Amino acid sequence: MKKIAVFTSGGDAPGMNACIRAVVRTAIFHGLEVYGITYGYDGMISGNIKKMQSHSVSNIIQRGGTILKSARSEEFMTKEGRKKAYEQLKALEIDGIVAIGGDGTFTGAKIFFEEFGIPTVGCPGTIDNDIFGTDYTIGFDTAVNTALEAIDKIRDTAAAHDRIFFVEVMGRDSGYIAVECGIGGGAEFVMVPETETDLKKVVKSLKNLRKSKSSSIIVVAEGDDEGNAEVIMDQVKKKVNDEDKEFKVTTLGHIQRGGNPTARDRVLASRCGMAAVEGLMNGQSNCMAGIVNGDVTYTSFEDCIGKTKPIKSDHLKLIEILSI
Ligand SMILES: Nc1ncnc2c1ncn2[C@@H]1O[C@H](COP(=O)(O)OP(=O)(O)O)[C@@H](O)[C@H]1O
Ligand SMILES: O=P(O)(O)OC[C@H]1O[C@](O)(COP(=O)(O)O)[C@@H](O)[C@@H]1O
Repeated sequence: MKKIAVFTSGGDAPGMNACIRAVVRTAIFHGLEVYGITYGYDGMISGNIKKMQSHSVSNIIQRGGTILKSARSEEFMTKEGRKKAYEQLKALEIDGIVAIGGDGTFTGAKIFFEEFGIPTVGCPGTIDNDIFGTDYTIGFDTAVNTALEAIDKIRDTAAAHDRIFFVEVMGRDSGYIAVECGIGGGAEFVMVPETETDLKKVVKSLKNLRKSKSSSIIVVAEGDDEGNAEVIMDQVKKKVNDEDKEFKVTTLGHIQRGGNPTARDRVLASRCGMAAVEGLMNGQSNCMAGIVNGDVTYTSFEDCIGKTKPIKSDHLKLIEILSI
């Protein structure tokens, strides 16, 4: 292996820069040339590819976003698009790829590897933490802490006015953020896409809680089966039917995807980035470098994409027990 390329794709997650830095510096440390592809698969197709040096990644470990930009590429979904991408990489004699992104990015990487055979290792970059083959994904810890800080602030005003707040956090298909900031923020309820939401139970509990608590926080993952926080709040409000109680919704949105990565995310990103490059050098391919039980592991893209990482039932139980 002589020349590798690295890119970020899909969304963006705090810590992606730390991961790029680790990839670039590990590659240079081992005597490889390293290229950065800007705008993900779109940049691969258009040849937006530049050689990187150690100083190209100076002063980025602490920054959110991604210096290589991120994109969703329609063209890469087509065989012709991927052929163009291959021609660009072939012209530069790239013989290894590090793909930083989520399951969509890995699906594209798997197909591309199977079609053109350039060894590829992924790093899990998504705030959603919904990737099999790693205990945590890059960006998750930062997103949870951002949401938690907001929940703490909401709690202050909720308590002062005796209000019931529905706080919507990100997670189109995943409730990890909701569960962790629900536990950390002392939420009364957490609603996630992975489990069926029982609104009758929520209404009943809210009515009971009125005796002991004057305010409540309900964390809703945006992809909950009963709808978003606004929809759920409307239904619950009608059924609780208490004129004296004020119901409010706060949607945290994209602030959860920005900001300086936490220490945990920087360390995770650095470890995955180094593991991806060293994995490629040792013959790993068509797989993702992750951390399971504290150790680096390589999990096939097929498993990363195909297998689910269920939310632990004891986490949900914890929320229920601690909210009485
Ligand atoms: N089935 C597929 N075939 C080829 N490319 C794909 C496929 N699925 C996803 N991709 C590529 O990966 C990109 C990122 O996927 P996306 O789901 O948006 O983000 P994430 O990696 O965060 O899950 C897509 O825009 C597309 O270019
Ligand atoms: O508005 P966008 O960019 O489509 O992103 C929204 C989505 O981003 C996510 O947070 C996932 O983002 P990442 O995979 O980039 O971390 C989803 O939970 C959410 O539905």
